[in-house]
Amino acid sequence: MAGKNIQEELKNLLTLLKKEKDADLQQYRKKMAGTSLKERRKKGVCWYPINLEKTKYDAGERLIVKISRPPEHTDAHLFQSGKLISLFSNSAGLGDHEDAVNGVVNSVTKAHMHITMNVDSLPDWLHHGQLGVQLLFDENAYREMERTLTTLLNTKEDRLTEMKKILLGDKSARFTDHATIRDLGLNDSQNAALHQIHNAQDVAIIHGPPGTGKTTTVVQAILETLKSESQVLVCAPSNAAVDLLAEKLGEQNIEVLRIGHPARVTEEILSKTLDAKVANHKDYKDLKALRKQADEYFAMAGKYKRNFGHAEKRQRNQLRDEAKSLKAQAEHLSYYIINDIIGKAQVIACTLVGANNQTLNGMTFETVFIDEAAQALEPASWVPILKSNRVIFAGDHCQLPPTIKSFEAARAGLEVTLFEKAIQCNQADTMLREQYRMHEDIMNFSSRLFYKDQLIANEMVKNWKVYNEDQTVEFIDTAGCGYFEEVDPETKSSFNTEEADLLFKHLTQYLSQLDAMDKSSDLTSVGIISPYKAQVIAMQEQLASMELDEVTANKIAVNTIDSFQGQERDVIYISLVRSNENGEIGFLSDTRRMNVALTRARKKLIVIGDSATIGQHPFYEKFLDYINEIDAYHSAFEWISE
Ligand SMILES: Nc1ncnc2c1ncn2[C@@H]1O[C@H](COP(=O)(O)OP(=O)(O)OP(=O)(O)O)[C@@H](O)[C@H]1O
Repeated sequence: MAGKNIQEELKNLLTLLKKEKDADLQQYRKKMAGTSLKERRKKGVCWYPINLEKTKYDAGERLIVKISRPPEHTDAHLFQSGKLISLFSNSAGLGDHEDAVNGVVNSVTKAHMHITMNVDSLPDWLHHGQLGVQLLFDENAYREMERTLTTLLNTKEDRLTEMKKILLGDKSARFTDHATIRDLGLNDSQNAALHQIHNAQDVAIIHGPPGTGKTTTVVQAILETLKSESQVLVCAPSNAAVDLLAEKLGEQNIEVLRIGHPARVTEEILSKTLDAKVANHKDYKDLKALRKQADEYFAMAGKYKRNFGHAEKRQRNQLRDEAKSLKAQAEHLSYYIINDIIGKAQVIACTLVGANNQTLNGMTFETVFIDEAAQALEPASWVPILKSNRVIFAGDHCQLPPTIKSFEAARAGLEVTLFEKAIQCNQADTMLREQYRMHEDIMNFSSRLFYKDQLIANEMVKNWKVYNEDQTVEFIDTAGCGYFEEVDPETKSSFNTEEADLLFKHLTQYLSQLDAMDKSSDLTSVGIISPYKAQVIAMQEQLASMELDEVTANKIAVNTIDSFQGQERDVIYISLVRSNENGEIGFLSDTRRMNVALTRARKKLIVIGDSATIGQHPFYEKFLDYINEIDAYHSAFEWISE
């Protein structure tokens, strides 16, 4: 094990990270290319013109604006909650806007956007019209990751050097031998994970296949850790994952402090942010009064202008001194309030990169928990580890990997996560084995291909169905039907209209069958998934045109695989799309992504595809073997001939 060139590995990682940043910036510039606002609008990176509808202050006294775009502007856009934007005025008709203020998108719909501004009050020019918003390139995450890797490369600190060796495979992780930890609410493998975490001195890894209660286990492990440590750091790569954990910990009456921009957290978690906690602190009234008084004195001092004699000058200086002293008192009180809040928090929750937030400057933790660690870039994972003595990872490297923009960087190693490296280098992982989501026929293929056949279905779910005689898994083979894929010329994404038609024919029949049996209410949710965006859009349109009653329509969602990660539905349809004479399967060869798709269904899974095209790939060859084994094969001709 010894002798691995860790320094070279980290230097290479830093180079790959720079490549990734360049690729990201290039993609951003491509979208922004062309100075015309109309062109930018068409590319989805700008709304212009916009209307300033409302302004208000949130609980933490941050300025929020609501804007809208004209109803005829219906172009798809790339604005999302958490994105950094610039609100600008084009009154001078210039391409580059001198009058601009930045903010972060809170929430966005087709026509409206709420933005938390990075300024305290709105500049005057905002009221003169000709306003727009556009996306900005957010360099912050890259900056923090680069800084972290540089620190890691140059560190002389003993413990960090040791952690570097352990996590990258140059030294073995150590464990103590404390008595068995057992939580009566957990199953055997979950208890084994708790026990391992309890004994880990450097690293422990919870490997959580779909539906195996990873989140439940992480929450219990945090509760257990808090019995011996007064505070833990809890991180995840995305804001959504951090919020989910913060919510679950809150339900257990744990005092959680959520560090991060309020625009980036969900409504439910707002009360746990530092902004909100400061505003609710018992001493906040005093802080506000001090700040107000200081502002008033400063304003009064500024007013003494005419007949400016010696006495006035003295009075002005006195007011200024008084104002400065009040301001210093306010800062002191603010510092006290923030420290009080941090000190009382049992869990500090933030994104990986958010662990470098200045609020946490100089703080260290005994343990950091990193959830969804298999979706985190390695440089991001190191950010909170630099502040911690040991790390507990949770995730599943057999599901979605991190999103990487540079194909070259991904291939050269950026796609390998620290989670994966730590699993390979140490005997520190426990795989959760009992799953609580799927009928065992749905589970078994994934279990065989990804989890060494070790998953078991909990008694409650192993045989569940929408109705007793229902077939749990169906593969509908379109081979020989001539349902060829097409490519959207603009987006280059593939779609297959006839396959979508077949899918909806099956769904319509299934729904009427349930209706006829009076079982409609037993079906709570249906997910329709495709790896191809163009197919998703086409199917969303088809679903919208179906004129379903509201109750049924609300049960059905169509989306990409990525957006279904972490979710589950009673029934899942998967449209594989690819059908060509050369056996080209493109995106479908990403088997980890397919593992996510195949494990979203609770009670019924219907996969539609062309066996002649997909069957040439070993993964789908095995899938088709499995389909035959469980007698789940159907030909599309069964539906066509009707
Ligand atoms: N030991 C257990 N006993 C009974 N139910 C459990 C147990 N562990 C987890 N569950 C249930 O299993 C379901 C999935 O749990 P959880 O959300 O923790 O899973 P997960 O592995 O995080 O899911 P995902 O696949 O989305 O990552 C939940 O309904 C949870 O209550």
